Amino acid sequence: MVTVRAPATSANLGCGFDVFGLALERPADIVRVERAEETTIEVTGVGEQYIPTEPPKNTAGVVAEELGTPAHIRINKGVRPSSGLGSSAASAAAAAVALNELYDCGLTRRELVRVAAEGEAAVSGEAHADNVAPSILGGFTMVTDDAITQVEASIPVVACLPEIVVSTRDARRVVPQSVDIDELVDTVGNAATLTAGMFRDNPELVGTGLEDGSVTGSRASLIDGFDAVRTAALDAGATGVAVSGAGPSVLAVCHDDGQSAVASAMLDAFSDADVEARAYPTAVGGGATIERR
Ligand SMILES: Nc1ncnc2c1ncn2[C@@H]1O[C@H](COP(=O)(O)OP(=O)(O)OP(=O)(O)O)[C@@H](O)[C@H]1O
Ligand SMILES: N[C@@H](CCO)C(=O)O
Repeated sequence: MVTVRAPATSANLGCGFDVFGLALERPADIVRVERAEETTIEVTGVGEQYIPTEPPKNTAGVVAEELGTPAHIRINKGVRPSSGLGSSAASAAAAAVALNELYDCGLTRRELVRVAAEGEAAVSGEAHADNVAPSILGGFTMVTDDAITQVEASIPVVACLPEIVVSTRDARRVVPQSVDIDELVDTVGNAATLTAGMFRDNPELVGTGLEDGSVTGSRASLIDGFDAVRTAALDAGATGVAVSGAGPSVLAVCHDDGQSAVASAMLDAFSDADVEARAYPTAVGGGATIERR
């Protein structure tokens, strides 16, 4: 039996649509795997009622099929499904690391990213790896068709999760299919600024780079109260704010020790918009860890 903890993640970071992602110290999924003749899945925890247990429909089950490693898989969800915090990816990442260990497959962490992305494909229709990469590798990651680049980073953040459900499938439908050259120039500038900030552990640069005029606007329209929450976070000292992944979570980058004030301001602003929410004051963290073998 192998038990693995894989963290929640925040993809896109405004300007880095389908490329950037970061691992959060919390929340996380815990996945326990035992060898079996055929794959079966049990799910407990946050939002368990919304998660299919048929292996081909569950990201962890798809990973077991991809690796050829049948197992009894117990998923304890700490990351709410359809949260924008990489819920489906956390289970896929944890299952990939756990099954690789259980069956001594010998795959590297980077190879496991590609396997876990197939689990994501089963639920969102596309094998994008911007959540599974940070969940497996930790830190800040950049994923393209040709390369996965990882940077260790130490940046305080708040992830604020409203009681709204936005599925990745639906949120991909509202993304504009083209951008003009001015937007492209801004996006490249912001992406470079954000990346430099991650290398330097500089929340000002990271927050500035979160700006995005292409995807964020259309996604924000799916989140009641987004503009007020963004303004409240900035007023409370956040250096930048973005939709986390496909939403509805909102990610704010903070200065050291700035998370409490920013978290309170975001919760108050959601409450003023009649939206219940919870906040995770956290930071960029490590990747999946084997807890027990
Ligand atoms: N093990 C799993 N954990 C969570 N969701 C799963 C799992 N397997 C399948 N799903 C399905 O995936 C969907 C949630 O994935 P989705 O990508 O929409 O949300 P998310 O992972 O929280 O968001 P994002 O990718 O934007 O950060 C739900 O429909 C859920 O039923
Ligand atoms: N890059 C993806 C992340 C969500 O899974 C998107 O925004 O659709």
